[in-house]
Amino acid sequence: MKVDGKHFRSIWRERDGWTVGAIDQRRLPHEFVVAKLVSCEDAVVAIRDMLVRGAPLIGATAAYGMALAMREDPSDAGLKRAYDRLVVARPTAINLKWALDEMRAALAPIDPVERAEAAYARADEIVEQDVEINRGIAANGFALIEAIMAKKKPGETINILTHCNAGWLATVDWGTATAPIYLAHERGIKIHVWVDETRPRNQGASLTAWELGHHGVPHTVIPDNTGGHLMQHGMVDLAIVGTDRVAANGDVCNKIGTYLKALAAHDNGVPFYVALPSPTIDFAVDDGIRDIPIEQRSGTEVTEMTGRTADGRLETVRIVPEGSPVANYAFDVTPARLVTGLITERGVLKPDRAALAAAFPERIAAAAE
Ligand SMILES: CSC[C@H]1O[C@H](OP(=O)(O)O)[C@H](O)[C@@H]1O
Repeated sequence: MKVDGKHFRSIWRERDGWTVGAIDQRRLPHEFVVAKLVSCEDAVVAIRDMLVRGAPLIGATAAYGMALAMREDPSDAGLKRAYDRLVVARPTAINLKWALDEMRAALAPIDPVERAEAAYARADEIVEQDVEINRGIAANGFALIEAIMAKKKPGETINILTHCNAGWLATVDWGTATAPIYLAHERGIKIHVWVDETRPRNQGASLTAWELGHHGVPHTVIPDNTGGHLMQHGMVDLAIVGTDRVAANGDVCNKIGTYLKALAAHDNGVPFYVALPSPTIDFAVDDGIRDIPIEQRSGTEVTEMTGRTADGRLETVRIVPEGSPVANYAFDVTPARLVTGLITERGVLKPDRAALAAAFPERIAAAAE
């Protein structure tokens, strides 16, 4: 999307035809730094250390990681080594494995001498497919915003709450949860976004606020614990979040804290939608709460915070007493019963197996492989 009028994507193949540019999201919102990935290992580290993050962008990065790997070693052993290194970079977003399976399916059957070129071509397709899917999510989600607008007084603002960053920075472009928001903004709908800061990595405060602000979308950053109060007082018309994996039963895995927002929404009659591209559906998982692996990240993400000092320096400070143990679960799972609907590129679906299977039969086949 736009950064002060100039269009950007989160990741791209450079003009040299083989290196990969990506916005270093660890530096936002204070610095806009572009990283250059020149090896498969660069892609592994970029995913693991969250230089790039967000389920679809993790998949796109892994796809280019496989292409970089095929330049290094296109043999069958090289293909397996690259797959095995990339697939363990982070455990929760199913888009990582989806992208790697797509790349392996394209590369395994062909002559190793053709693999590097074929890998870049397939990775480019995955990138463009993500953008097209998100345009579809935008259109289908926009219809929900229009329906809410029809019930409000003319000129009233529609207030949408989102958690973490499921914006264009979490995908290649448009985002998932933010796609309908950007489309509504571009069509002149009066919207405002409540942006959960999303402790401990603050993807909302640092990334969602940054991208909405640079695209001109009205928003307010709020502490994570504020959303329930806003919902109780009629200040949230709609909640839209992203997801890292949707189980066959419609359970939704997303950034830690999503479940609590869904409970508050359910308690206050606020529609709670989850926006996702179909690669995020995992039919291999029957019960999300029981079976989706929840990443636990370093405790320093909880004990420390990094920010800009008054004189412009970036500093990291400790906010937890030395010696206090911490726990850092990066995701939680919202049961399908708390989800109003799943906004996909093929429509807004009920969060259940039948609806998911009817809309995306190919995802069942993929899970069976
Ligand atoms: C469109 S997927 C965005 C999804 O990914 C985020 O996790 P992370 O920043 O740790 O990669 C978060 O769960 C978002 O909802």
